[in-house]
Amino acid sequence: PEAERRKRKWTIDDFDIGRPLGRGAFGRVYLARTKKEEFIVALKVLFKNQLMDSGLEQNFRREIEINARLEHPNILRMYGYFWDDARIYLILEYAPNGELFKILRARHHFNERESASYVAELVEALIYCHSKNIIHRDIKPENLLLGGYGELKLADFGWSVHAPSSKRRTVCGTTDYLAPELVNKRSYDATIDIWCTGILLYEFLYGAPPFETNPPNQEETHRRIMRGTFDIDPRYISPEPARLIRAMLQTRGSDRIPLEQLRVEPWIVQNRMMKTEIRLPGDSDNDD
Ligand SMILES: Cc1nn(C)cc1-c1nc2c(-c3cnn(Cc4ccccc4)c3)c(Cl)cnc2[nH]1
Repeated sequence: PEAERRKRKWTIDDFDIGRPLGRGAFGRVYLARTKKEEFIVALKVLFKNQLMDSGLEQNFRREIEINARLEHPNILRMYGYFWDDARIYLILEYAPNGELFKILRARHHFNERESASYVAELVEALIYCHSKNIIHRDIKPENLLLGGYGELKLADFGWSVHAPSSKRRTVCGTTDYLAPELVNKRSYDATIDIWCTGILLYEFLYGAPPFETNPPNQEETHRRIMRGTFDIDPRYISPEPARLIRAMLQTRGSDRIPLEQLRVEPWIVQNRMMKTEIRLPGDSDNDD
């Protein structure tokens, strides 16, 4: 029960540790299982000294407080945390279907139904976050995992910056997702998450983000973001999603389509797949 879980003092001895699932700048994530309940989790291990040296300790503490309050089917749960002399451990929900961006890279781009489904699930997660006055502000494929039914799980790796890796074609991965208000260092509000959702929908359908430069050039990408001009290839992006992408990628935050409106847009409603737990006998594996 929740009360029991909250007051429980966890230690590393409560877990059997499995294979590494992934790693970030400050530590690794392991598959793990509680010895008592045999409950599968993802155990994120961060090194205190690295966290202190990075000066991100305050940021990290805030992330923990925020994540502990969030309970939503499209947000990766944090069940608890504990520490020892050298490390901090986060007990996170295990997402059995892994990192969404790896599937995106393998498939190059998603079809309209998959794209609309992931965007619909992300919008639900963001409406929930905004209802608790929480702005995610770091939405990008690397922060999206997939649950047991292929549903999207927004995971806030905000404090752990991935080492520049092959994951993104540009050197600093997040440049492509930067909203104008961040490029010119203005203050930002919840509409920043709408911008990133627009970038994500474009990347789902086309296979690359709209303001990307090849070879990667941060200044040029910033210029394109500030100009707000981008091409839409109709071979990949049909008129309906193109209209929604333009409505989300408005340079001024207040001009962007609200999430509550996006949620009921016909293209989203008609294309989204319901990833329910009930799978009827003889169901085909893919949802098409
Ligand atoms: C990878 C992978 N393959 N399959 C089949 C499942 C997974 C899976 N990974 C996770 C992961 C997971 C792993 N890495 N990362 C990225 C990371 C790691 C360390 C610091 C910062 C960021 C998250 C989690 Cl948290 C939670 N659940 C996960 N599930």
